[in-house]
Amino acid sequence: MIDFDEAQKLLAEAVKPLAIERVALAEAFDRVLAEPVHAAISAPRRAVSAMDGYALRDSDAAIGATLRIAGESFAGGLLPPAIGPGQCLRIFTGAALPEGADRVIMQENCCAENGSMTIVAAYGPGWHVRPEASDFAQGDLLLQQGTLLTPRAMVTLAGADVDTALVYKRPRVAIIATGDELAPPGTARNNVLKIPESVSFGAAALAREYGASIEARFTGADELADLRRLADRALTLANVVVVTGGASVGERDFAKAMFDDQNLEMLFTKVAMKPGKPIWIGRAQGRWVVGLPGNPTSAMVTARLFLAPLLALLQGRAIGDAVNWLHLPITGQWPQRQTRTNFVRACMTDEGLVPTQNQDSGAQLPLQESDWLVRIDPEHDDASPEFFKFTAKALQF
Ligand SMILES: Nc1nc2c(c(=O)[nH]1)N[C@H]1C(S)=C(S)[C@@H](COP(=O)(O)OP(=O)(O)OC[C@H]3O[C@@H](n4cnc5c(N)ncnc54)[C@H](O)[C@@H]3O)O[C@H]1N2
Ligand code: MOO
Repeated sequence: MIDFDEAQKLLAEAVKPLAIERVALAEAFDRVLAEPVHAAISAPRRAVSAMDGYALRDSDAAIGATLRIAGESFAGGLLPPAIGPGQCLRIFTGAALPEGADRVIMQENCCAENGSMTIVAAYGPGWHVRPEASDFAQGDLLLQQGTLLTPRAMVTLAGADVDTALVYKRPRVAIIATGDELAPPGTARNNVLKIPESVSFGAAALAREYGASIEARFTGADELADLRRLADRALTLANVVVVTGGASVGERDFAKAMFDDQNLEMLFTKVAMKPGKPIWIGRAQGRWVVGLPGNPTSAMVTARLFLAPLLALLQGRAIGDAVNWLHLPITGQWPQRQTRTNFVRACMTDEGLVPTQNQDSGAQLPLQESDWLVRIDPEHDDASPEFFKFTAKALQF
C-alpha cells in the first residue's frame, strides 16, 4: 500500500498526453489547447467609444458648452473624419473615435438640435474611451498550451481572430461495472436480490466532465470468463478502461484477474486513503486501466482523485489542474486523524465547510449534497496544531 501523495506522483510521472488534432472553433469548447495562441490582431483595433453619445476634445467639455456636430461614427462603419476645436462627432458604442477627440459624453447628458450638441448635465469622471490594444495587442500570448477551453476562454480564443484550435484528442473511456447483484436502474425493483447499478453512471459523468468521450458501458456478472471477454472488448475501444467493483479481496473479486491475458502491469494497487483503499491503476495493451472500488462513495472519491487527473494528464494538463487543493475555512465536528489520509465529504456553509452527516463509503445519497472533499492527513505538517481547527485542504468534489 502506498500513500496518497506517492500515488499521485506516480500517476503524474507515468501518464503521457494523447495525440493532437486541429478542430474548428465551434468544436473547440471543453478541449485542451496543444499550442499557445497569439493574437492575430489588437483589441480594440483602434480607440473606440465605450458609450453611445458624442466624441469631443476634453478641453471643449463643460456643462453648457455647445459644439457643432461634424459627422458620425458607427461600429463597423467607415472611419470618421477628424474633428477640430469646437466640434464633436455623433458616436456609438464600439465605433472608432475620430482623430482629435479624446473623450465621449453619454447622450443622456447632451441635447442635440440643428446640427449642434449642448452638454446639459454633469457628465461624470469617465472618459468612455477604450484605447487601441487596451485589451491585448497583436502578437500577445493570449492562451498558454494546456489551457482548458472553458466558455470564457472560448471568447478569448475567438477574439484572437483564429478559426481553428490545435487540441489534445479526447480520451476514449469504456466502463465495466462488475457484480452479480447489479441490475440496470429501473429494474432492481423486480428482484429482491438485485440493486441498481449506480456507480458507472457517476464514473461516466465524471469522465465526461473531465473531457473524455464514453465509448462503451458494460455490466458483467462475477464470472471470470465473461469478464475476460469484456476486458478484451473494452481495451479495443478505449484509451482508458474503468472497472468498478471487485477490487477488494472477496472470492469473486475479479477486477484485476479479468485482465490477466492482457499483460496488465500495475502502476499501484491500494492507496492509504479512506475511503477508496482498494483503488488500483495499471496498463494493459497500451491502455490505462483504472479499478475503482465498488462502494459508491469510495468509487466517486477515487474517480475524482485519480480518474479526473488521469484524464487531465492525457489531455496535456497538469495533475494540479484536476486535483487543486484550496485552504478553506471549516467549522463543526471533524473526524480525528487516522492512519490513512481521510477524504471527508463536506458541504459549504456561510461559516465554512461542514462534514456531511453520513460518511459511509457505501452510501449514495450523501454524494449529491457533498460538493467538497476535505483532506485530513494522518500527520499534519502544516505549521501549528491549531491549523486544522480553522482551515483545511479542500477540493471541489
Ligand atoms: N476483508 C476485507 N473486506 C473488504 C476490504 C478489505 O480490505 N478486506 N475492503 C473494503 C473496502 S475499503 C471497500 S471500498 C470494498 C470494495 O470492494 P470491491 O471493490 O471489491 O467492491 P464490491 O465488493 O464489488 O462492492 C462493494 C459494495 O458496493 C456495491 N457496488 C458494487 N458495484 C456497484 C455499482 N456499480 N453500483 C452500485 N453499487 C455497487 C456492492 O453491492 C457492495 O455493496 O470492499 C471492502 N471489503
Ligand atoms: O475504503 Mo473502502 O473505500 O471504505 O469503502
